[in-house]
Amino acid sequence: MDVLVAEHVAKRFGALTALRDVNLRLEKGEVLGLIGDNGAGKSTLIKVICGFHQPDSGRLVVNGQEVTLRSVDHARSLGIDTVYQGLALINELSVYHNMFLNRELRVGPLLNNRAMRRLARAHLEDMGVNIPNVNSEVAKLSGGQRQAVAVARAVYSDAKILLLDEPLAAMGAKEGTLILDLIRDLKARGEVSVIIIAHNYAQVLDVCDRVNLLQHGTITFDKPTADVSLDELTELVVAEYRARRTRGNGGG
Ligand SMILES: Nc1ncnc2c1ncn2[C@@H]1O[C@H](COP(=O)(O)OP(=O)(O)OP(=O)(O)O)[C@@H](O)[C@H]1O
Repeated sequence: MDVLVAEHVAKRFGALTALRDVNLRLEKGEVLGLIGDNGAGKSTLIKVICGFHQPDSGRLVVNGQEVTLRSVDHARSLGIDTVYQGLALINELSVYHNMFLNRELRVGPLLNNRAMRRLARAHLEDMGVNIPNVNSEVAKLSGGQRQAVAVARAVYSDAKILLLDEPLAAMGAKEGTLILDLIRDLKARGEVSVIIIAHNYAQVLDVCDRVNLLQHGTITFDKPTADVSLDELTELVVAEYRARRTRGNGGG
Protein backbone atom coordinates (compact mmCIF):
# COMPACT_ATOMS: atom_id res chain seq x y z
CA MET A 1 0.00 0.00 0.00
CA ASP A 2 1.25 3.51 -0.80
CA VAL A 3 1.21 5.86 2.21
CA LEU A 4 2.24 8.80 0.07
CA VAL A 5 1.83 9.62 -3.59
CA ALA A 6 2.97 12.80 -5.33
CA GLU A 7 1.52 13.35 -8.81
CA HIS A 8 2.78 15.91 -11.28
CA VAL A 9 4.07 18.16 -8.54
CA ALA A 10 5.62 21.44 -9.72
CA LYS A 11 7.17 24.25 -7.74
CA ARG A 12 8.65 27.47 -9.05
CA PHE A 13 10.52 30.23 -7.26
CA GLY A 14 9.99 33.25 -9.50
CA ALA A 15 11.58 32.40 -12.84
CA LEU A 16 13.32 29.31 -11.46
CA THR A 17 11.61 25.93 -11.77
CA ALA A 18 12.76 23.82 -8.83
CA LEU A 19 10.28 20.96 -9.38
CA ARG A 20 9.08 20.42 -12.94
CA ASP A 21 6.85 17.35 -12.84
CA VAL A 22 7.50 15.03 -9.92
CA ASN A 23 5.81 11.67 -9.60
CA LEU A 24 6.80 9.75 -6.51
CA ARG A 25 5.30 7.06 -4.33
CA LEU A 26 6.22 5.71 -0.93
CA GLU A 27 5.06 2.33 0.27
CA LYS A 28 4.19 1.49 3.84
CA GLY A 29 7.27 0.47 5.80
CA GLU A 30 9.80 1.15 3.06
CA VAL A 31 12.88 3.34 3.08
CA LEU A 32 13.17 5.33 -0.13
CA GLY A 33 16.48 6.98 -1.02
CA LEU A 34 16.24 10.28 -2.90
CA ILE A 35 19.42 11.20 -4.69
CA GLY A 36 20.42 13.82 -7.24
CA ASP A 37 22.90 16.51 -8.08
CA ASN A 38 23.10 19.76 -6.10
CA GLY A 39 20.14 21.94 -6.95
CA ALA A 40 18.13 19.06 -8.45
CA GLY A 41 15.19 19.92 -6.18
CA LYS A 42 15.49 17.29 -3.44
CA SER A 43 15.06 19.65 -0.47
CA THR A 44 12.26 21.49 -2.26
CA LEU A 45 10.41 18.21 -2.76
CA ILE A 46 10.82 17.32 0.93
CA LYS A 47 9.55 20.79 1.85
CA VAL A 48 6.47 20.32 -0.32
CA ILE A 49 5.74 16.95 1.28
CA CYS A 50 6.16 18.35 4.81
CA GLY A 51 3.83 21.29 4.18
CA PHE A 52 6.52 24.01 4.25
CA HIS A 53 6.09 24.92 0.59
CA GLN A 54 2.78 24.75 -1.27
CA PRO A 55 3.18 23.28 -4.77
CA ASP A 56 2.11 25.39 -7.76
CA SER A 57 0.41 22.40 -9.31
CA GLY A 58 0.03 18.67 -8.89
CA ARG A 59 -1.41 16.73 -6.01
CA LEU A 60 -0.40 14.87 -2.86
CA VAL A 61 -2.22 11.81 -1.62
CA VAL A 62 -1.59 10.71 1.96
CA ASN A 63 -3.00 7.37 3.07
CA GLY A 64 -5.32 7.31 0.08
CA GLN A 65 -6.72 10.83 0.63
CA GLU A 66 -5.84 13.83 -1.47
CA VAL A 67 -4.55 16.59 0.81
CA THR A 68 -3.65 20.26 0.55
CA LEU A 69 -1.03 20.75 3.22
CA ARG A 70 -1.44 24.20 4.76
CA SER A 71 1.62 24.12 7.04
CA VAL A 72 4.27 21.96 8.64
CA ASP A 73 1.98 21.54 11.65
CA HIS A 74 -0.83 20.39 9.39
CA ALA A 75 1.46 17.79 7.81
CA ARG A 76 2.62 16.72 11.26
CA SER A 77 -0.99 16.20 12.34
CA LEU A 78 -1.24 13.73 9.44
CA GLY A 79 1.83 11.86 10.68
CA ILE A 80 4.47 13.47 8.45
CA ASP A 81 7.59 14.55 10.34
CA THR A 82 10.85 15.97 9.05
CA VAL A 83 14.49 16.38 9.91
CA TYR A 84 15.64 19.34 7.81
CA GLN A 85 19.09 20.10 6.55
CA GLY A 86 18.94 23.22 8.74
CA LEU A 87 17.71 21.11 11.67
CA ALA A 88 15.15 23.52 13.15
CA LEU A 89 16.33 23.03 16.70
CA ILE A 90 16.07 25.92 19.14
CA ASN A 91 19.58 26.66 20.32
CA GLU A 92 18.61 28.35 23.57
CA LEU A 93 16.54 25.41 24.77
CA SER A 94 17.78 22.24 26.44
CA VAL A 95 18.22 18.92 24.68
CA TYR A 96 15.09 17.48 26.26
CA HIS A 97 12.96 20.56 25.53
CA ASN A 98 13.99 20.29 21.90
CA MET A 99 13.14 16.61 21.78
CA PHE A 100 9.61 17.33 23.01
CA LEU A 101 9.09 20.60 21.16
CA ASN A 102 5.39 21.10 20.29
CA ARG A 103 4.42 17.85 21.97
CA GLU A 104 5.46 18.52 25.54
CA LEU A 105 4.40 16.09 28.23
CA ARG A 106 2.19 17.66 30.86
CA VAL A 107 0.54 16.90 34.16
CA GLY A 108 -2.61 18.96 33.92
CA PRO A 109 -1.47 22.41 32.75
CA LEU A 110 2.12 21.97 33.98
CA LEU A 111 5.08 20.72 32.03
CA ASN A 112 6.24 17.31 33.18
CA ASN A 113 9.93 18.08 32.95
CA ARG A 114 10.96 15.06 34.92
CA ALA A 115 9.23 12.63 32.54
CA MET A 116 10.58 14.45 29.47
CA ARG A 117 14.12 14.33 30.85
CA ARG A 118 13.80 10.63 31.64
CA LEU A 119 12.42 9.76 28.19
CA ALA A 120 14.94 11.97 26.38
CA ARG A 121 17.77 10.19 28.22
CA ALA A 122 16.26 6.79 27.40
CA HIS A 123 15.78 7.60 23.70
CA LEU A 124 19.30 8.91 23.28
CA GLU A 125 20.67 5.91 25.14
CA ASP A 126 18.64 3.60 22.89
CA MET A 127 20.24 5.29 19.92
CA GLY A 128 23.66 4.90 21.49
CA VAL A 129 24.19 8.68 21.35
CA ASN A 130 26.50 10.13 23.95
CA ILE A 131 25.06 13.38 25.28
CA PRO A 132 26.07 13.51 28.94
CA ASN A 133 23.40 15.96 30.08
CA VAL A 134 19.93 16.40 28.57
CA ASN A 135 19.69 19.74 30.40
CA SER A 136 22.47 21.16 28.20
CA GLU A 137 21.56 23.93 25.83
CA VAL A 138 21.54 22.63 22.27
CA ALA A 139 23.85 25.53 21.32
CA LYS A 140 26.61 23.86 23.32
CA LEU A 141 26.48 20.55 21.45
CA SER A 142 28.61 19.45 18.53
CA GLY A 143 27.10 19.38 15.02
CA GLY A 144 26.77 15.61 15.17
CA GLN A 145 25.10 15.68 18.57
CA ARG A 146 22.63 18.30 17.36
CA GLN A 147 21.86 16.15 14.36
CA ALA A 148 21.27 13.18 16.66
CA VAL A 149 18.83 15.20 18.78
CA ALA A 150 16.91 16.24 15.64
CA VAL A 151 16.75 12.67 14.36
CA ALA A 152 15.75 11.32 17.79
CA ARG A 153 12.95 13.88 17.99
CA ALA A 154 11.54 12.76 14.65
CA VAL A 155 12.01 9.05 15.25
CA TYR A 156 10.36 9.07 18.67
CA SER A 157 7.42 11.15 17.54
CA ASP A 158 4.37 9.29 16.31
CA ALA A 159 5.31 10.01 12.73
CA LYS A 160 4.27 7.47 10.15
CA ILE A 161 6.10 9.19 7.32
CA LEU A 162 9.57 10.39 8.17
CA LEU A 163 11.46 12.75 5.88
CA LEU A 164 15.19 12.93 6.50
CA ASP A 165 17.07 15.61 4.56
CA GLU A 166 20.71 14.54 4.72
CA PRO A 167 20.53 13.17 8.25
CA LEU A 168 24.14 12.05 8.11
CA ALA A 169 25.60 15.31 6.85
CA ALA A 170 27.03 16.66 10.10
CA MET A 171 27.79 13.29 11.62
CA GLY A 172 31.02 11.60 12.42
CA ALA A 173 31.41 7.97 11.32
CA LYS A 174 30.25 6.61 14.66
CA GLU A 175 27.12 8.74 14.93
CA GLY A 176 26.37 8.10 11.25
CA THR A 177 26.40 4.38 11.91
CA LEU A 178 24.00 4.87 14.82
CA ILE A 179 21.52 6.71 12.63
CA LEU A 180 21.74 4.04 9.94
CA ASP A 181 21.10 1.39 12.62
CA LEU A 182 18.12 3.36 13.82
CA ILE A 183 16.68 3.50 10.30
CA ARG A 184 17.17 -0.26 10.02
CA ASP A 185 15.32 -0.73 13.32
CA LEU A 186 12.44 1.39 12.05
CA LYS A 187 12.35 -0.66 8.88
CA ALA A 188 12.27 -3.90 10.84
CA ARG A 189 9.23 -2.64 12.73
CA GLY A 190 7.52 -1.91 9.42
CA GLU A 191 5.27 0.85 10.77
CA VAL A 192 7.14 3.89 9.55
CA SER A 193 7.92 4.85 5.96
CA VAL A 194 11.02 6.92 5.33
CA ILE A 195 12.32 9.17 2.56
CA ILE A 196 15.98 9.89 3.02
CA ILE A 197 18.09 12.35 1.02
CA ALA A 198 21.69 11.27 1.01
CA HIS A 199 24.82 12.02 -0.96
CA ASN A 200 26.59 8.88 0.16
CA TYR A 201 25.35 6.26 -2.29
CA ALA A 202 26.96 3.34 -0.46
CA GLN A 203 24.80 4.24 2.55
CA VAL A 204 21.75 4.59 0.32
CA LEU A 205 22.30 1.10 -1.05
CA ASP A 206 22.94 -0.18 2.43
CA VAL A 207 19.79 1.11 4.12
CA CYS A 208 17.19 1.88 1.41
CA ASP A 209 14.74 -0.48 -0.27
CA ARG A 210 14.35 1.68 -3.35
CA VAL A 211 16.13 4.61 -4.89
CA ASN A 212 14.78 7.54 -6.90
CA LEU A 213 16.96 9.95 -8.83
CA LEU A 214 15.73 13.52 -9.09
CA GLN A 215 17.16 15.26 -12.12
CA HIS A 216 16.41 18.77 -13.05
CA GLY A 217 13.10 18.77 -11.15
CA THR A 218 11.85 15.39 -12.40
CA ILE A 219 12.28 11.84 -11.15
CA THR A 220 14.05 9.98 -13.91
CA PHE A 221 15.06 6.75 -12.23
CA ASP A 222 13.18 4.47 -9.85
CA LYS A 223 14.55 1.06 -8.94
CA PRO A 224 14.79 -1.33 -5.99
CA THR A 225 18.26 -0.98 -4.49
CA ALA A 226 18.71 -4.73 -4.94
CA ASP A 227 18.78 -4.08 -8.71
CA VAL A 228 21.34 -1.25 -8.78
CA SER A 229 25.05 -1.03 -8.18
CA LEU A 230 27.08 1.74 -6.63
CA ASP A 231 28.81 2.32 -9.97
CA GLU A 232 25.47 2.74 -11.73
CA LEU A 233 24.24 5.34 -9.22
CA THR A 234 27.48 7.26 -9.26
CA GLU A 235 27.56 7.26 -13.06
CA LEU A 236 23.95 8.59 -13.25
CA VAL A 237 24.72 11.55 -11.05
CA VAL A 238 28.07 12.29 -12.66
CA ALA A 239 26.41 12.26 -16.09
CA GLU A 240 23.84 14.80 -14.86
CA TYR A 241 26.59 16.96 -13.42
CA ARG A 242 28.45 16.93 -16.75
CA ALA A 243 25.26 17.70 -18.67
CA ARG A 244 24.56 20.66 -16.40
CA ARG A 245 28.07 22.03 -16.90
CA THR A 246 27.67 21.65 -20.65
CA ARG A 247 24.37 23.54 -20.50
CA GLY A 248 26.34 26.12 -18.55
CA ASN A 249 23.74 26.87 -15.91
CA GLY A 250 23.56 26.35 -12.17
CA GLY A 251 20.65 23.92 -12.21
CA GLY A 252 16.89 24.51 -11.84
N1 LIG B 1 13.20 29.44 -1.18
C1 LIG B 1 13.78 29.46 -2.36
N2 LIG B 1 13.76 30.57 -3.13
C2 LIG B 1 14.34 30.61 -4.34
N3 LIG B 1 14.97 29.54 -4.90
C3 LIG B 1 15.03 28.43 -4.20
C4 LIG B 1 14.45 28.31 -2.89
N4 LIG B 1 14.68 27.04 -2.44
C5 LIG B 1 15.37 26.41 -3.40
N5 LIG B 1 15.58 27.21 -4.45
C6 LIG B 1 16.25 26.84 -5.70
O1 LIG B 1 15.60 25.68 -6.20
C7 LIG B 1 16.54 24.78 -6.78
C8 LIG B 1 16.45 23.44 -6.08
O2 LIG B 1 16.97 23.59 -4.75
P1 LIG B 1 16.97 22.41 -3.70
O3 LIG B 1 17.50 22.98 -2.41
O4 LIG B 1 15.64 21.77 -3.67
O5 LIG B 1 18.03 21.40 -4.33
P2 LIG B 1 18.71 20.10 -3.71
O6 LIG B 1 18.56 19.03 -4.71
O7 LIG B 1 18.16 19.84 -2.35
O8 LIG B 1 20.22 20.57 -3.62
P3 LIG B 1 21.40 20.21 -2.56
O9 LIG B 1 21.77 18.78 -2.80
O10 LIG B 1 22.48 21.15 -2.98
O11 LIG B 1 20.86 20.48 -1.19
C9 LIG B 1 17.92 25.45 -6.64
O12 LIG B 1 18.23 26.09 -7.84
C10 LIG B 1 17.70 26.44 -5.52
O13 LIG B 1 18.56 27.55 -5.64
